[in-house]
Amino acid sequence: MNPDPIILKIDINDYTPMMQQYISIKRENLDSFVFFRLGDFYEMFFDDALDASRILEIALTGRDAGSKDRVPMCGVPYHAANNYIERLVAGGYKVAIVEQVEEPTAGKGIVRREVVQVVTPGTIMESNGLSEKENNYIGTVSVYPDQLMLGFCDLTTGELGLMALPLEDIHIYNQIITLGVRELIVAPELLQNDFYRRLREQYNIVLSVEESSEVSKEMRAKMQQVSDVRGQLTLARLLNYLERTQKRSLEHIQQAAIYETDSYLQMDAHSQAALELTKTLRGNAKTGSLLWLLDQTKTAMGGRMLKKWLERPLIDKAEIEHRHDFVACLQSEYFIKEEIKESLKFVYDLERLLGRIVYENASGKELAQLRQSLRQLPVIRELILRLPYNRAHDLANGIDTFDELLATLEQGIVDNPPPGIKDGGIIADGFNDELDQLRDARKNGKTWLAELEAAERVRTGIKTLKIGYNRVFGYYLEATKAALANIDEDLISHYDRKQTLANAERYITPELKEKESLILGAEERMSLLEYEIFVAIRQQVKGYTQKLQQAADSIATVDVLASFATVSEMYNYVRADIIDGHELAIVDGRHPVVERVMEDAEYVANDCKMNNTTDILLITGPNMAGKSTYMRQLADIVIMNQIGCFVPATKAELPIFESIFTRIGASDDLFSGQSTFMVEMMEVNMALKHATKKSLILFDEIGRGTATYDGMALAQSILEYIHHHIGAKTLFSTHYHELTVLEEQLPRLHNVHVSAIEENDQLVFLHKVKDGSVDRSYGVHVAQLAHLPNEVIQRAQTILGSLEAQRGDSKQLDLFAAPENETVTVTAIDADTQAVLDELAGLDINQLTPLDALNALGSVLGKLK
Ligand SMILES: Nc1ncnc2c1ncn2[C@@H]1O[C@H](COP(=O)(O)OP(=O)(O)OP(=O)(O)O)[C@@H](O)[C@H]1O
Repeated sequence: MNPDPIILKIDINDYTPMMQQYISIKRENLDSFVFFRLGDFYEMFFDDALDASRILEIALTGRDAGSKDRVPMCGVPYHAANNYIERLVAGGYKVAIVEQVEEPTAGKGIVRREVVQVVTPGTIMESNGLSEKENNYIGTVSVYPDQLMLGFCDLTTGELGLMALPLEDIHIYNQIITLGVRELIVAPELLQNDFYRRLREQYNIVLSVEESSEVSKEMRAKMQQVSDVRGQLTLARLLNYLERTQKRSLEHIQQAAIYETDSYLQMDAHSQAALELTKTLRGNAKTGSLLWLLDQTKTAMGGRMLKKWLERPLIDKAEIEHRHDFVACLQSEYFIKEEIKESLKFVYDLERLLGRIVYENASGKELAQLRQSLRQLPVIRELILRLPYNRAHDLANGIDTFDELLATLEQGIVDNPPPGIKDGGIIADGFNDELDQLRDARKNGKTWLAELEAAERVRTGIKTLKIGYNRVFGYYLEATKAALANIDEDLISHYDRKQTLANAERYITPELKEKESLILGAEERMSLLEYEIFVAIRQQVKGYTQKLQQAADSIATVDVLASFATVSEMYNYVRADIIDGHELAIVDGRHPVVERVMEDAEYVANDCKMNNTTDILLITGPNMAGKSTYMRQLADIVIMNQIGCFVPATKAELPIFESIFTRIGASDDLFSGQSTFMVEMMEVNMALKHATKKSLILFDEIGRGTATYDGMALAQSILEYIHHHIGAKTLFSTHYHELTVLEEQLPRLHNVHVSAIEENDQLVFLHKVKDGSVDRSYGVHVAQLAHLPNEVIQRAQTILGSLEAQRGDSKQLDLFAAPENETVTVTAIDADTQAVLDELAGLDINQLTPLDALNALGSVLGKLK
């Protein structure tokens, strides 16, 4: 919004009292569009009018407001405001809604108006922009000398969370980006801080200021599990902002959950992006991601939970195995699983429904959806109890049956309630005696009117005589002038003429008016009463908030696990054996997404075996052979296993990994303003600093972004460092074939290669991972496949030929003859020299006379010449 707004420069005394009221409110809400309610419109003035008319493409007009010039103005109709609010909020703006908060009284001056709610990107409750399978988080960060704290909340579902993180910026960026926080609450003094500026500029995160961390008693109660004062202060700022902007009941906000980041498999945002866990790298879409593949969930809650599980895989063996057990049970009981899935289809988004009901934003439609969902709960509960699962009771107990609430909703709400809440028609017949009586009265009144109309037609002989209604006269009798001209006036002498139209006359009679007041009185009382009953039912639902949230959580869990069982069945996944220690053995592993999206070719399954004598696999192979796919495949298998799913292989034994570090493909620019190579090195640094024996490291062609010698030197020293100091399971792909000699020096490093063969001068990719290494990358062949001009290809082939001739047979450059003081030296030795050395080593000098020794020396020296 305009950093130098007109609203601050004008003299408030120049304006009418109403505009003065607007100006004062706007000055208090400079960061929001102020929607100022006047009659049936929300009006905007000054800067807001100029900006909003442009953004929303609505007409800019002006209004006399006491000053010399007209004030710029634009407005949106009250009944269509939601659409405009959503559009502004989707664009990252905030909207402060100002309503009249008292009834106008004669002679008291202008009515009081106040902000009744501020709608912001992180607090919007209902919008087309809210994805049903994603959370909408608002967060806040506190910085302490030894750690950072992140508090976050999804107002639509009531989730509240707290995380303590190490002090480095990167951790908090990772979390904020992984969670997808849309709005961050910042203490005023930090607003200009670089950290926040980058979040705003690079990730479109909206920043909002909150000065106070005082919270109400109601909100304090949400922090019972948070013993740490810093955590309390962090959440307090967030909750205070929510209360201050929403100004209504936030009872549905749940007890704060504390997330210990080291209780989950740790992955930074870059790794999650590179592995395409929840969205693809290109296109940023869900389709094509692992989430997309695994998502066979039937409910929105399940969809959101699956996404969270993928972002936070487990590291506790028992917990993972419980999930596996459940998936196995569902697989063995196919029909129960299918019945569960069928029932889940009828369960609406309980978390968000409840949020809207508690927030008083819900209509009869939401209550009907709640009813529909509650009908399914006992069914799902029973189905779970029929499963041979050792924790079936615990899971089923999470799903209460809500008999009383369901009875109220069954009896109280009509089948298809209308969208509005004040126009009646929501409450079913037979639920409330008074309402039934009023409905009868109205019905009788209407029957009476119909009878009167029929009787008067007969009595007067005017066949077209009819009873009508308008807001000014109420009910009236209407006859055309032509018809009236033909009858005896006495017949209508007791009619009282109310209105003359061009062709007709309208009349009222005392008895018509009497019935009218009965009918209208009943209607007015009825809509009031219906609203009261609606509010009472809503209140009753609120009483079940916690239990419903718990049920939602259990339903979501069942939904995700049923989804795992389904995909595991569809795509032939197997349950991995989780083993203690660090060995892994995957037989016929596949990349879950690549194998699904391949159109005409068959995916080639590959083993991956890394026992205690293998920490590092150094992967060589031609371009396009499938090196990156093989690396990603392992990460996907590890993650799928640790979220509780089965894995794409025919057999798998896996340890539990506590963290995954990847450097694959182009990086998301978390470290802004740095070159690609610099970012690569920073990411390598993160891995080398934080990885442990229980980590998985995937390094794809590290070092390629700089001069060949620098790149190779770095690659070797990084491999040595991982080998000597970390011991993490590591896949390292490279086109520096010189590195493969490291296998001789580093006992826990093994060479593998992805094979390809040359047939008739054509390269055929076999995609099969085999032991040993290759010494060619076939880059020129791949360039040919990409249809580079023939001239370029031929010239490249010539140059390649001459370079290879210069290099000779050796895979290795002198570079690798590292100086003596290095921990590892890999010396360049060609085949002839090696043969000589072997011959020398084969001599037994204890058995040789001095002459024999001299002869032998002479012979090997001869070979060297
Ligand atoms: N196991 C496999 N079975 C079948 N096709 C595969 C397999 N692995 C990879 N592919 C196919 O080969 C393509 C290239 O794979 P990938 O990107 O992993 O190659 P790469 O060796 O890393 O190449 P580069 O060295 O050029 O980066 C993939 O897009 C996929 O279509």
